[in-house]
Formats: sequence, C-alpha cells, structure tokens
Amino acid sequence: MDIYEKIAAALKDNRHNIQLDGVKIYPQSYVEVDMVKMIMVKAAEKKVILAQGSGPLFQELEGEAYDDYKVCNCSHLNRVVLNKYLPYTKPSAFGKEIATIGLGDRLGIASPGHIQAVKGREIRPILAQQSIRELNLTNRTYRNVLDAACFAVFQEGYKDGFGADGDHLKTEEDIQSALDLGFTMITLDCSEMIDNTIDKLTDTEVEEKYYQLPQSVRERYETRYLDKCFELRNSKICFSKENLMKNVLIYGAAADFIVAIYEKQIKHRDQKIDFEVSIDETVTPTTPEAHYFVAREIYDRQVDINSMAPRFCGEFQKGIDYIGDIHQFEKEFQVHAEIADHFGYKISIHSGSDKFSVFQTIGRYTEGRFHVKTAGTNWLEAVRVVAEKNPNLYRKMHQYALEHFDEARAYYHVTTDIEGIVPLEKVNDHELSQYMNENNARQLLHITYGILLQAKDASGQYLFREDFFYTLEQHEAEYDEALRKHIGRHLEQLGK
Ligand SMILES: O=C(O)[C@@H](O)[C@H](O)[C@H](O)C(=O)CO
Repeated sequence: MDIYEKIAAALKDNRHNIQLDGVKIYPQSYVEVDMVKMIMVKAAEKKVILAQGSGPLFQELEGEAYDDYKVCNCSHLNRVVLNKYLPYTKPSAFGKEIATIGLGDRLGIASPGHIQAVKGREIRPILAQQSIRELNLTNRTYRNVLDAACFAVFQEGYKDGFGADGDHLKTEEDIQSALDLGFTMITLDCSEMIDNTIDKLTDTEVEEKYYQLPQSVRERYETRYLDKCFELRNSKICFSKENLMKNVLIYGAAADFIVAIYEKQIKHRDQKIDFEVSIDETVTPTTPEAHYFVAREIYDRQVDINSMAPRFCGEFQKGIDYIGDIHQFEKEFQVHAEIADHFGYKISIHSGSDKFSVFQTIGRYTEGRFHVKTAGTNWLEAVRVVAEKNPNLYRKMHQYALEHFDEARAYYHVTTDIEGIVPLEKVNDHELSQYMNENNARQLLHITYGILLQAKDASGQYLFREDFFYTLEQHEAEYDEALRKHIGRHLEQLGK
C-alpha cells in the first residue's frame, strides 16, 4: 500500500492525526466538506492535497484518481475549487476598523509562517500582496500570487480571513485585471501624477505656473482653501496663498486621478474592496497640508478610501529601520493620523519592514487602526535561512549581488554603503547569517532579489533559483519559524 493509499484509508476511518515516515502531514489543514475529506501532505518535496470521498466536489478536483481518493496538485484549478467549497480559502476585504498587515511574499512560500505569526492577534494579514515591480522582477503573475496564498490558508487551516492587494497599480487595466482575479484590495499608485518638479521652483516660478491654470480652476481652489484653517482634534491645517499654490500644482492632478479611477473601477463593483491611495513613492515628502488637501479633494468628490499612504519625513528605505529624526516623525505622524481619523480612513505605512524605531508611535497615534506593508524583510528571512543552511549558496548569491548592485538600484531608492559590508572571505560559514543583521548587507541582498532569482548561466540554467528553493523546501520549518518570530516582533512593537 503506497503512502497516499495509507493516508486515504486513515481518512476513511476518520483518523487524520496520521504519521508516516518520509511524509509531512499538515493536520491543521484537515477538513470534511460535501462528502469529501481533505488534508495537505508533502512527500518527495511536493505538497499535494489528498481528497477521499465522492460527490461533486470530489469530481471537480483534478488529480491522480484511485478507488475513492485523489492525489491533487496545488494547481490553479484546484485552488478555484477550494475557493468554491471552502469560503475561508478566498480573500476578503476588511474595511477601516481592524488593523491589517501587508505580508508581501515574493517566493510564494512565506504565507504559512505569516499565518502562524498573525494567528490569534487582533490584526488581519494581506497575504497576497505584490506590486507590478515585484511581479516583473520575480517573473510571477497575480494568479500565481493568489494561488500560493490560498493554498497556504488551506494548509494552515486559517479561518480568520486574509486579503489580497494589487499593490502599486497605476492603470485601469491592471486594476481591473487584479479585481477580476479576485483581489480584494487595490493600492492605487499616484506617483506619476504628482509633480515633483514644483519643489525646485522659486516662489515666482510657482506663481507663474499657478496662474497658467484656468481661472475657474484657481477660483474653485481659492474658494475652498485660501487663507482658511481647518480644525482637527488637536491641531489645525491652514492654507496660505503660497502653500495652496504649491499643493495645487503638486497634487491637483493626483486628486483628479484618484477620483477618476474610483468612479471607473472601484465604485460600481459588486464586491467589497479595500481601496488604498499611495502617494508615498515620490521625491516629495507629504506635508500635513498636502495630506489634508488630497484627502479633502477626494472626500468632497465622494471617493470612499480605506487607507492612504503618505510619504513621511525621514527615510523609509527597504528592509531596514527608519532613518531620520524620530521626534520630528512623531510630531508629523500625529497630524497625519488626525487627518486620517478626520476623514475616516486608515493610515498606511509602506516599506514597513523593520521600522522598529517608529512602530510604537504608529500604533499609538492610529489607536491600533493602521495598515503596515512589508515585503523585503520576508525575502531577507529566507536569505538568512539559506546563509545558515547552505553557506556555499549564500556566498555565491552575495558575490553575485555585489557584482549587480548598481543594476538593482534602478528599482529601489537606497543609501547603501557597499564598502561598509564585511568582505565574504573574512566571514566564517557559521557567521554568514550575521549579514542579515547589518543594514548595508540587508539592502544589498534585498534590492537584488529579482536579479538573483532570475540569474542564469550561459546554457540558460538558473544560477541560484533551484538550489535556493530546494534549500528552503528542505528547511520549511526553519523558514516558517523565522517569519513567525520576525513578523511577530513587528506586530508586538505595533501593539498587536
Ligand atoms: O517592493 C515592492 O514593490 C513592494 O514591496 C512595495 O514596496 C510595497 O508597497 C511595500 O511598501 C512593501 O514594504
């Protein structure tokens, strides 16, 4: 009797705490629905769902069929079948009242560890969160990303709900495609509609440019804001002629863009959508006046957003702690949180990976209602496991990253000091994982993720990818535990 036959027989006898040599069984995945018993197992490095029973669900699942059981791959078709019969395996929108954390998984294997980190806490995970930039760099699709998240939810038997964020989308087509695939959150990236050149102009040039706007447009803004102050709970936002002109020129088009996308792609959808607006990926830090201006403009035009991501003072660089004056950050963040409260949405913190020095401030002033996005730190925890378990592979990846760092800088803003990274030859194998505790090495390995995963030799063979995923498959428990601890530390610092 082969292993699957043994497991099927056990399921038939209502035994699902099964143990077999050479097979990893996920007992928390066990479910009985519509005359079918299902459980996830891993044998020969491959995860499958073993289904035993009969009826429509059993028939709809694709897999190697035997008498009364099937060995089902984690395929897209089977994910859709699970979604149909097990609603908890489908993503959902959460609205504004509960904290959420974006857990970008560039590898498709991090969600089990993420679920173990959030389980039992007053926060919900956005497990499927990738930007178009990440999809391009990892050669994945939103369908792959959502499949991976749904199967992880099945594997972990996680029934508290999870989200799926089409992150940093800039076009109607990408938004429609993500929503049609079942994504429940959309992050609209407004960076291309924000005019970063205005900050470089003189006051005279700003005025000249402002008076090039149609008179009706200028009069509308001046009637609404000029020489007016708007009271918030503990502060007020005032618009002089100077800052009004600048905000109109910098953010006016972005506000129009948000309204247009909302009316065309979000408002009329017959599904709940967490609609986030991102103005963080710009050169221009978002002043409280600018934040209020964008919020008021879209609020008064009946746009209902779930969250907004300003660009805060200081530096929110990828995969490392906040860089800047944390007192100035607190002073400004308090006002940003008041603005969000005033208009009834959550503040969203992008590049939230490892921002430990400001997490308590974020938790305090949002009163625990926030959205924090992470992604790079989840990739770096995988790199840490590789450094610990496959030092030769880590050395090759580290060296390749050094040789291709400048190429990677095209995708992410970092202030990495490459010379500050201890040379590989000076580090013993058992110390390699220490690189993941040093900012410069973290950023080196972080922004080169796409280059490393796609790198091939002259014959077209992957240089690192297969060995990288094999190492993580062999050390699945270690990666899960690393994420449970590291994301757990994020959540504790955020007050969750
Ligand atoms: O790398 C990306 O494109 C994403 O992870 C993006 O930065 C995301 O919005 C984020 O802020 C995750 O920390």
